[in-house]
Amino acid sequence: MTPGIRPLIAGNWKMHGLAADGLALARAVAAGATAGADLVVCPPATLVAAVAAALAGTPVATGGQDCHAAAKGAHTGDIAAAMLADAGARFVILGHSERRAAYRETDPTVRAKAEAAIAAGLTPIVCVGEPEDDRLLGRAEEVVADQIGGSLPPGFGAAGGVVAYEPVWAIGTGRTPTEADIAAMHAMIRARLVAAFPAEGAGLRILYGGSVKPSNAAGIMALANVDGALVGGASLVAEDFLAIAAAAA
Ligand SMILES: O=C[C@H](O)COP(=O)(O)O
Repeated sequence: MTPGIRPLIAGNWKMHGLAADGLALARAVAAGATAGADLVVCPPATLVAAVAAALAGTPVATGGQDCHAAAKGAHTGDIAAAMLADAGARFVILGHSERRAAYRETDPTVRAKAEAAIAAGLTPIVCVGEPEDDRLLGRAEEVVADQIGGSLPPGFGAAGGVVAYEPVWAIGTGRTPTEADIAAMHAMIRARLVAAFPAEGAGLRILYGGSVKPSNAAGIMALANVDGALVGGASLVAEDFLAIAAAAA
């Protein structure tokens, strides 16, 4: 943890959830929310409005999983940041490695999306992380530093933007970096944030993501510059998500 920073635990439901189970999950998270951490759930786009409505008046926020860089236009199938905000979202995940891989999202694309999110009043959660090859070749920090440099717009600091470090090879695999490797990467990210955003960088939240579960959360959350988690699979089970939040609180 970083002294003075309130942790954020974000659940990325990915492409999981129909209305009945999604709303039940959101309500279960809200019912067990701990006071010591901020919580956000990011359902599929079809459920953002309903989940946001169900969570109104609770401490749990709602987020989207992506937005378009344009405010509006002929972009079939896409969603503008203002539409997410209009549906009740307060956060949006951007540049997730699954989107970088499947839709060839580049750092400039992610940066433009983050600008759009900030303009719409959303807090961007910008994902970075190295593929396994780069980790094995000793290039992990270089790759992530480049992503940080290319993906964060000038207004990111003032908007209270969030960075999520997710090593690609740790997502959904049950594997995680060593705690020393996580701490080293987060220290590098912190230094880059402070350099890029001198007024706010020391206070921005840096999340770890990739196979976070109740059994490893406490150790990861205790590391310096780890200010919460971006949780995939374990966010689909309310008691697991809440146990991770409790570990961070
Ligand atoms: O956005 C969340 C990450 O991709 C982590 O997913 P996971 O917790 O299932 O490994």
